[in-house]
Amino acid sequence: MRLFTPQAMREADAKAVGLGYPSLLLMEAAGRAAARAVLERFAGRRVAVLCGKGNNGGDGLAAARHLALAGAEVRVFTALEHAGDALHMRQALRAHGLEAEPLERWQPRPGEVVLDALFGTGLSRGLEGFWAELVGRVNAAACPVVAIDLPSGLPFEPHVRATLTLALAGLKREHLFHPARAACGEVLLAGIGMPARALERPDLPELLTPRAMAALLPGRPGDAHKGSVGRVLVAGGHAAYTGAPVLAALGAHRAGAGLVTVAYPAELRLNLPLESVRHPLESWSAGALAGVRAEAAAVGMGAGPLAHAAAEAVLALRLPTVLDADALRPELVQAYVREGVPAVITPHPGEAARLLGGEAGAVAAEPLEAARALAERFPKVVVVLKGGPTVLAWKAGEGLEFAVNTTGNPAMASGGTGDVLAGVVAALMAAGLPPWDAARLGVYLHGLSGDRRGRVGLLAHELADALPEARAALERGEVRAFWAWGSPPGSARG
Ligand SMILES: NC(=O)C1=CN([C@@H]2O[C@H](COP(=O)(O)OP(=O)(O)OC[C@H]3O[C@@H](n4cnc5c(N)ncnc54)[C@H](O)[C@@H]3O)[C@@H](O)[C@H]2O)[C@@H](O)CC1
Ligand SMILES: [K+]
Repeated sequence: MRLFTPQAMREADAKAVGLGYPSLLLMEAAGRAAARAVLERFAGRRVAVLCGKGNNGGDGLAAARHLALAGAEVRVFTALEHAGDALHMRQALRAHGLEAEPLERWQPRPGEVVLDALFGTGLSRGLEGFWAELVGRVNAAACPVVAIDLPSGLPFEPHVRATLTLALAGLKREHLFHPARAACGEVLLAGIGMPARALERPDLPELLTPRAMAALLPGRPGDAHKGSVGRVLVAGGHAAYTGAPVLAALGAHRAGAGLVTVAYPAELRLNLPLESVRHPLESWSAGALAGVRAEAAAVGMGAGPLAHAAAEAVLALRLPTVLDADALRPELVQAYVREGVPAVITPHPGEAARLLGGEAGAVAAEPLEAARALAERFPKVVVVLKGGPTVLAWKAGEGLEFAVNTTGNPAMASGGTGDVLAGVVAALMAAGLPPWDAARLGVYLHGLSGDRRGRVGLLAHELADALPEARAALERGEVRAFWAWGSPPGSARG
């Protein structure tokens, strides 16, 4: 499943029509789905449908007919200049004896649900004048708002703030990325019968789905032993940050590592899990880690000023490595590129800005572009740009792989969760997954764990402890994407 842009969705629409699929069927399916969403979530409520002049308005006109057919009390307000499919929908509505009023006449009524079909993906600039004022009135009305495709006005200001948004045919950036995501409220996806061939776009970012991620889970053979299912080396620790390597070790254990060795400066007292192997060091000199048996490593967690030496010592082992936190320095990542050692980097926007030589604010505002820039700067390194949502990119050869996570929530924004993630990804690489697969699955499981336990105040070690349960649910096929109809509230929010 891919993440669409409005332009890509228009191309899919055109492709469907090119395949002979009548566009009116898409609009009819969109209208029916919107009516269903309103009826399911707001049974028995009166509905005011606000329709714009484009195809989004046409979807609204179709929805109004289906709502009326289902017995709902509906008022329809619309722009007057319809053409094409939207005009057919207006005629169909009229054939059922329903007359639309001009939009200017709409006044909110208490308890009524507003179905926002003013604008979808067709906006080229921000709304002004009458339209901006109408959006303001929708937001000021104390009514639940269901938006068709997108809350009207997005991606610009002003825009409608919806309670529920019904994404049509595919998810678009606004349905996942801040700040637009906040305006969408809950997001559901309606397939609307678009032919699968029309939606095939390998060039667009992959959306991590439960089914695709479950298929990546490494198996656990019957004759498994602790040396055969993946051994992880965690290297880090500094007087001011003694928790970070401990949380990375915990993440690795909870993600299924057979053995976790933690290398750290000998003068530190680390409160390591009983199950971890301790490897205290007098210095991070070359050869300090000789003899450690591991298939993957995680380095940087709380290593502070010693990060460089720690990362160099780990690099000498030539293991697939997660570089996190203090190890996220351009010269270190370049060393992995130069040596051809597989690496995954896990920066937050601030660390990404440091790697790119830019501003954290710019990275956070354009995470897809920032992840792409990092992947191009560090070829063959898998980039995990943490955020809401986390974006992954990887320049393997000529092409660029791109993925967007769909799990996780703001409650996970607390100290230590990133250390847990580093350990999880390292454990999955140690279990034999290629770095790109380990990074995608690791990020997905980490977010899923947060979604299943996610309350503000959840501690990083509790998140790690919830991993086995999250993984088991994914394995059993019990996880539903946040956009799936019938998802329990709070499941796998992107
Ligand atoms: N897969 C698809 O592509 C499908 C799309 N459909 C619907 O079609 C929508 C897109 O339809 P359209 O492309 O007609 O676009 P919209 O319905 O979003 O709006 C287009 C209209 O807004 C006007 N407009 C653009 N910018 C404006 C501004 N700043 N101020 C005032 N007016 C402005 C345009 O001139 C045009 O009349 C989707 O969001 C979806 O709801 C569905 O009907 C079915 C299938
Ligand atoms: K809309």
